[in-house]
Amino acid sequence: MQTFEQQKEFGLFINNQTKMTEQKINILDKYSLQPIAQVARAGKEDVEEAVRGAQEAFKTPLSPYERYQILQKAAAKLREQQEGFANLLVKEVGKPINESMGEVFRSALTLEIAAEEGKRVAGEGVPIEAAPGSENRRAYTVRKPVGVIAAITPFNVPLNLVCHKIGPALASGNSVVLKPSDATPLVALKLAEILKEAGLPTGKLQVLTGHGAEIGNWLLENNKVNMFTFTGSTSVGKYIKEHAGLRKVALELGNNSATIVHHDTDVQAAAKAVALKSFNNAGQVCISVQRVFVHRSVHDEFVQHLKKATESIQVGDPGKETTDVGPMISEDAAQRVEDWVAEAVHEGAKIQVGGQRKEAVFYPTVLTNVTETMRVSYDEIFGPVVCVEAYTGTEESIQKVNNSDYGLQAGIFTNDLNFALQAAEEIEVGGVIINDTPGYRVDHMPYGGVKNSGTGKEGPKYAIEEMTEEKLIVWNR
Ligand SMILES: NC(=O)c1ccc[n+]([C@@H]2O[C@H](COP(=O)([O-])OP(=O)(O)OC[C@H]3O[C@@H](n4cnc5c(N)ncnc54)[C@H](O)[C@@H]3O)[C@@H](O)[C@H]2O)c1
Ligand SMILES: O=C[C@H](O)CS(=O)(=O)O
Repeated sequence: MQTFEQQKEFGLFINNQTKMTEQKINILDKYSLQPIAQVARAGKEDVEEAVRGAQEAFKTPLSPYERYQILQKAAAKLREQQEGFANLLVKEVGKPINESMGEVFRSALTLEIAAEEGKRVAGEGVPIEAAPGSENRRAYTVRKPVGVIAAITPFNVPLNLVCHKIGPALASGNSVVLKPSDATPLVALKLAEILKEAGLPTGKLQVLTGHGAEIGNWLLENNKVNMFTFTGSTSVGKYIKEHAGLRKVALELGNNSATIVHHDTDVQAAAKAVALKSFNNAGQVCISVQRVFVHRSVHDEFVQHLKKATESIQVGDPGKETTDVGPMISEDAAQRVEDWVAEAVHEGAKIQVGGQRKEAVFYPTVLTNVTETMRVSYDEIFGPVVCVEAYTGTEESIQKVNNSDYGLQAGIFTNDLNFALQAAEEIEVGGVIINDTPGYRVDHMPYGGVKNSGTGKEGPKYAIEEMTEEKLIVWNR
């Protein structure tokens, strides 16, 4: 029997079985741009079969402890197979091997956190008797799984962000129909196999590969789907929200993450932290640092340190342990970033380092003299580009951060406690990271944005709250 790595054709994962389709999609190695596999392209009938199977599976609930055991076993298998999963991420995403190993490590953690939280899905006692006339009544709430959850995920973190959806969904008793990214579906199929090996019953998890818009619409049209949890671009998130009707929708969307660097901080350390989180995963991270607002008195010093840190970054083959930054997800994506940088330069921005492209590789780029009217600043570039702008007053820095349609996370480097807490209060985002960049995330924290960055929170404890309904029960004794 072929190993997963030896396989060249992958079917849909429906009712714990592999289902091939006539039409297929090529999956490329993102560095060599050569095909590495073909995956099935789901049709409407496949989507309907997957949703039916998920609904049937939902009718046969597992106990919380059974769900805990399955997720823990799957996490253990992820750890055992860390290298295999990481090598797949290197090929499928173009993510450097060290970063890919880190994603697999975090994915196992996410499943373990979900397993634990699945044992704590509970409502609360309600002091109903406190109401005059209700002295003889008692009340409490319980949390019930919503049912069939459609989970749609992006290309950039295709293992851990899938675990952030299927982990809490399964832990809280739901069934999941997963649609991974068209560009990076293989690692989700590999994860489904280890959940099956871990004992996940038929139909609890279905994986539909194929074109997002096609499958997305068939899922939106299917009234057996009880909830949508989407991670991806703001435009697609808005579409899903507009077409989901009254069903629950959780949205983890785009961002143009900002960082304030005040004059009283260690400017060199801040520059190194910014470089690290501006260019990891080739800047294809929703909380990648994109806008840096630096106090005018330390702007030039910061730029010099940032240039030096950026010039030391190793760019190239993601399969090499010495590589810090590999290719973007496609040559088209790298071309788009190149066009945006050229437009910014035309409008007055200055390239301090970078700006070159070779096929799907765009070199880490630092822009100065950037203004808020440039697309590289106001829109989500989702590439290895960071924009530096000076500010004078603390109020001005907060205003610049808030001058955005997005609001996922922001960072501030300062030793001024009053400024830090004022920024934490006034910056319009889902999370403020003091003395680090917005790129900070650990998998059990509440994570999610405001404005065009989405609605709802992830992190297993918080995702479970979104994936369950709280039911009130009142007893008239
Ligand atoms: N907030 C977060 O936690 C978070 C995390 C990662 C990525 N993102 C965001 O994701 C984006 C990059 O990922 P991407 O390029 O894969 O995003 P995308 O929106 O292009 O695709 C995301 C998923 O949606 C599917 N899709 C595409 N069109 C659809 C449609 N009409 N209906 C239903 N599904 C559809 C895709 O196939 C993919 O599986 C960036 O904006 C980034 O900020 C956000
Ligand atoms: O791309 C956005 C991700 O949510 C960031 S992380 O990989 O979860 O830290």
